[in-house]
Amino acid sequence: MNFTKMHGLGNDFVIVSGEERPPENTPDLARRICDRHFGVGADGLVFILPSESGDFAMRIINADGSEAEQCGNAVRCVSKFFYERMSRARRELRVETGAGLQRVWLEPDGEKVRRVRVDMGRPVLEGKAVPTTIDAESVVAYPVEVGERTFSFTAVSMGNPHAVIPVEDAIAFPVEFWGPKLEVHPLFPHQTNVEFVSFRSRSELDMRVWERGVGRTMACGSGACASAVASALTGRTDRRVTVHLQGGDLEIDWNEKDDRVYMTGPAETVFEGKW
Ligand SMILES: N[C@H](CCC[C@H](N)C(=O)O)C(=O)O
Repeated sequence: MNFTKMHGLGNDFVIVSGEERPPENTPDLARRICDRHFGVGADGLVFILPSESGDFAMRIINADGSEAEQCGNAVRCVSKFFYERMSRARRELRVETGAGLQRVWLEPDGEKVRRVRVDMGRPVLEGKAVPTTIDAESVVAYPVEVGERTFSFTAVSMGNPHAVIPVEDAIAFPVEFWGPKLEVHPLFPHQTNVEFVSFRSRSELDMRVWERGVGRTMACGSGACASAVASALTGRTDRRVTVHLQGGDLEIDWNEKDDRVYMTGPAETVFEGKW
């Protein structure tokens, strides 16, 4: 199986195209190929597949073999791949994902695409729809107890679930200690991605992430979108922010007019391989 290794701000993926559908043993294949010692090493395995409704479809399998509904950094990578390899025709694409059909705008720099803008859709805030076990129109600054600590979280779905937690200093926060406990907290029936945020100003925030089914990653696109929405909802930032991630920056705009979240950031190709 031929693959292309790509990343968005260090959130890295093994990209496979040309298959009609993922192989039967996809969860096991994802675990083996994503293993950073015995396999290629990646946060996820991503398939580019035929689509009836869009230019192509994307499916993302986490490193633990679970499938995610959405993956912002991967959408930028596969759109770059598709434009450069399969159709230089149009700079606007439509990608079918588990979160619906997403519009993508490529920003070529000569032959190569360096930056990509993605319409990540409308955030879902209704408690049971994220999902959480909380029956409320929205879950904003809600207490969650983990061991002897109580955190305040805001629940946002971008197609996949996120719990966004403000802390004193996200950069120094012990993500590996608290992240796994929150990921599987009973409040989240489908588990959750966990984002820890701190604020530089009303237009800049730092975010560090513990991803569902993966663990600590260098960046999370859907998580950056969820963090921007939660930070605006709690009055800490405006709706247009720069999110500083461990792997670099994403520009997020939770648009006032259409309520959709637009994410702009880089996508890079690292190497080609054969599995
Ligand atoms: N890294 C991805 C998110 C993957 C989410 C996955 N861990 C899940 O189970 O939702 C992103 O850039 O949006």
